[in-house]
Amino acid sequence: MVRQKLGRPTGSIYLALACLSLTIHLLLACFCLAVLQTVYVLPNSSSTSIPRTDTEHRQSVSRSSSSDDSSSHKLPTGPQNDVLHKLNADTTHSKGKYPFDGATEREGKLIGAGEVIAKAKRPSTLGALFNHPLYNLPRPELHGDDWLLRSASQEEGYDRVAWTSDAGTHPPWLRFHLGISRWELYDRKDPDLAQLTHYLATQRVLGAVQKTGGTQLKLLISFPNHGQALLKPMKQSRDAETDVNLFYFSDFERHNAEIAAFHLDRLLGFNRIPPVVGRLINVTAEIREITTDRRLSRTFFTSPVGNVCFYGQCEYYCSSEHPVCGRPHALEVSLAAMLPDLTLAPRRSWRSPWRRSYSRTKLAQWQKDPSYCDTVKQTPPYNHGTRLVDLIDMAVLDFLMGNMDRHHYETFEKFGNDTFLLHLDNGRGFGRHSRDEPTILAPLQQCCRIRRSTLLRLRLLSRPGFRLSDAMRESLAQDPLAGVAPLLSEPHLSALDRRLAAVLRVVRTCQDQHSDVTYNVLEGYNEEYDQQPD
Ligand SMILES: Nc1ncnc2c1ncn2[C@@H]1O[C@H](COP(=O)(O)OP(=O)(O)OP(=O)(O)O)[C@@H](O)[C@H]1O
Ligand SMILES: [Mn+2]
Repeated sequence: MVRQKLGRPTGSIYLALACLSLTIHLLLACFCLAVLQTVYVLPNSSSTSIPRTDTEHRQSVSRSSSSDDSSSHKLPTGPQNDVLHKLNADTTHSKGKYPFDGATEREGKLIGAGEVIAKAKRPSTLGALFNHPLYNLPRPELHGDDWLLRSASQEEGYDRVAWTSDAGTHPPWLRFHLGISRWELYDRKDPDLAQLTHYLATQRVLGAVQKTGGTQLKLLISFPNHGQALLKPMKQSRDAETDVNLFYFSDFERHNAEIAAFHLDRLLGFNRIPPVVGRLINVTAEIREITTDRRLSRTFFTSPVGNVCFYGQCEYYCSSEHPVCGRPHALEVSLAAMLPDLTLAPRRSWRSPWRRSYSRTKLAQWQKDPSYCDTVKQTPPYNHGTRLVDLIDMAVLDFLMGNMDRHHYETFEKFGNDTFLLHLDNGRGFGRHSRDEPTILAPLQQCCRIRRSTLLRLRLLSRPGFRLSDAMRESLAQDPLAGVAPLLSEPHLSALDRRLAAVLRVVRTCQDQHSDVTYNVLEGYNEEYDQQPD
């Protein structure tokens, strides 16, 4: 009846309006579908994200390349504050038993998004690198006593339970321990590794106490199934450069340096740093409310702006002037997988021959004597086997990340002198990107020796398509904290390329003067790699 009263022109207008409204609804529906699809793809990639196997990696590339990345572009890297704020809001209002779990999951989606974009845009440098023969050299044959715990486990504590491959009796941390061999801490291709980092990044925190030993604040975190991790908190903004007037021994430790060092060491093919993963924790629910450590809980306070802070008790920077603060509860930390307990796998600590003086005025012997290495070369254990070139590998790693704090290194006692060196404690790396510290390379410069496989990998990493900065960017994007902000800023990544070139220059200078620069451990690769240009 209403319609009959309407004139023809008014009817057309209504028809047009109806069509328009229908079109808008259709468009809206399409948009919602697209968004939903993006969200549902992400958890998949995030759940396996933190270092994954090469196969998984490739699968994820193909999965992601088919998705339209123009809409997902906006997802991942909102300002850090926003993400933290959101997470905190979720945390504080959640009544669940483990209020942060949900937030961590959402965080995971953000990480996934970061990865999807990175991979859809360019071919994977990391994939190319890890597929290269130099990263797939035949492993030396391992016998019973080349495993840290396997033969020991017959008599010792690890074998008390009847092991199965069931995750309940064989949690990821235990499989990591059982995989430690004479020559490396883990096999990069072992899928257990991804499970270990996933475990550290997601398991419920059961305990948090201060870890003694060392000079700066760190916590020992425990998880279900007896897993443990060494926690280092974020103390300063990611991009803060170390004050030029601070001595290396006064520098803060950085949580992102611990994470980045693990990735760098893996990219160099060393596999000598225990897996480290980043995580956003809730300082209230996951430290303050569960800790049994009175010395720690006593140091909690609420800052003037309402953030929850603590400082613990230790030698350096454990005071209310140097608090570790959540925003208001969320705190970025690094979690390193713990090595087997010292009672099961005792370690030996070695003073580095190139240790700095740790004095504001004194120079160490190696800084005064250019032929210092001649003495070292004749001194056990450096006069035999791979110890000297292993030390030089460590110097290269430290130079690349600018770590001047390598006063000691450790080895597993069981393996005697024929074993790899553990690269523990990397918190003082990546402090400065604008300067390189040539003295860190002193072992290489003074000894003019380098493991051949190391040199070949370094050369590879300086080639387009394999570039170190690209591989690092991609590798670090797999860490959960990459969803908050990149773990290393671009200036730090370019510093890696610049320093790599500097290492290769030092080697070239050595080769101009000496004939026995490369140390050839029978590592089973082709002569053809020697032909690579520098
Ligand atoms: N992943 C790990 N598993 C087991 N023990 C570890 C691990 N990382 C470090 N440690 C042990 O804890 C000690 C202290 O750790 P770390 O060196 O990182 O702390 P720090 O405060 O920087 O020490 P320092 O002040 O001596 O440099 C190390 O010497 C090492 O023996
Ligand atoms: Mn340290």
